[in-house]
Amino acid sequence: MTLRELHERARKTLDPVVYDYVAGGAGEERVLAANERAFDDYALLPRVLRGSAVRDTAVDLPGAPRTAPVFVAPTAFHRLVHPDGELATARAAAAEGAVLVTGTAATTAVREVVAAAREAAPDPAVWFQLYPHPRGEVTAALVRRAEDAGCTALVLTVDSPVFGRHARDLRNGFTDLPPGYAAENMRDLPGAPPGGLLDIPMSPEAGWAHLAELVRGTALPVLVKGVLHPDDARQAVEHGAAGIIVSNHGGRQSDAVPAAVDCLPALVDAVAGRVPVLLDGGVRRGSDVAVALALGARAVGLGRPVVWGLAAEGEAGVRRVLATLRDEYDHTLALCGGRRNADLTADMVVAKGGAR
Ligand SMILES: Cc1cc2nc3c(=O)[nH]c(=O)nc-3n(C[C@H](O)[C@H](O)[C@H](O)COP(=O)(O)O)c2cc1C
Ligand SMILES: O=C(O)C(=O)c1ccccc1
Repeated sequence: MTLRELHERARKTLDPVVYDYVAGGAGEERVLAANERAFDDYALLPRVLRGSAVRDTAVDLPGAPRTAPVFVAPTAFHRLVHPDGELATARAAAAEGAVLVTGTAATTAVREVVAAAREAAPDPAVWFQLYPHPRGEVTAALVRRAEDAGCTALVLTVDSPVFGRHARDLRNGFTDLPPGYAAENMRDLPGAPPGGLLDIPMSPEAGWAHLAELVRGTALPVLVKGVLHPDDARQAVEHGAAGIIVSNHGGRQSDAVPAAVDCLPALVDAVAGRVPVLLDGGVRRGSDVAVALALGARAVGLGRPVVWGLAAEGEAGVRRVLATLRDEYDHTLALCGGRRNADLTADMVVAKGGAR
């Protein structure tokens, strides 16, 4: 079954309001469309007769040695689409040897998520995503929670000083989790009553000092997610980031930014090899993975496709998504005469020249 078919099955399975929440983007959904279309406009120029019988596609990421080049990007509220929720996603990612980024908006506590991953593989890599919080002690408590659970890296999302405006959700009246679901990591934090929940924070006052403080307050590597401007990538590295995730939040924040992959080369240049550069947004097939890696990404994240797999088939569906992408990428690498990811180079990516 292809990713497209899983998406179709998920669409038929899900409550239309939940489907819209996952599928939708900000504003007129121009960026949502552009992320995928940008990949359509790149072609790969293969190299031939380089001997590509034995291939190795593993990569080293912060807190994740020898992992798959495709990771699970943080997406909110997995229990809304499948009763097993994040536990299923965690088992699937671990079994497929892929990093799972769980986070602040998960409907399962991070301790349980990591425990589920450990049932499926001896040494899984689970990263914890958080937003800068206006109150430092809340961030500190979340970080301790992620560390105690066994997460191996933190991801600070910086593209959300305010919530995105999702037209579909506004139309559908979907503004919060329905009764019976909660962002479990927001429970019992400083400032909340016992057992009570804090709102997921957005912090328009956050600055680079927040990143520096986060880096100082943990032994875990900290990646910065949602960077598009090359100067911000430099700043992030200077403030201690262990990696950069090039992302426009899957077109769910600003509807006026470029497609993620179109930003990638300038950020790879700016970072100049000091830390790994990752990308998410619009990756739907193995050749998209190959294009991103050829343009200098160390790994790529999947947002919506993982949710579609989860909705359609639970743990097995997420495994299918990750295995399909890995298999397609491996096949593409072979067709490009590559044995290793590094055999894909920027000169092999050409613009098709289609007008967008
Ligand atoms: C339903 C949904 C929820 C998301 N929740 C978060 C989140 O809580 N934190 C975050 O940093 N990114 C979040 N994202 C953005 C993803 O991490 C990722 O950047 C994006 O989905 C990648 O694009 P793709 O869906 O085209 O693969 C979310 C995306 C979706 C679709
Ligand atoms: O929906 C999103 O894209 C997202 O990032 C988010 C943020 C806070 C709570 C739930 C989801």
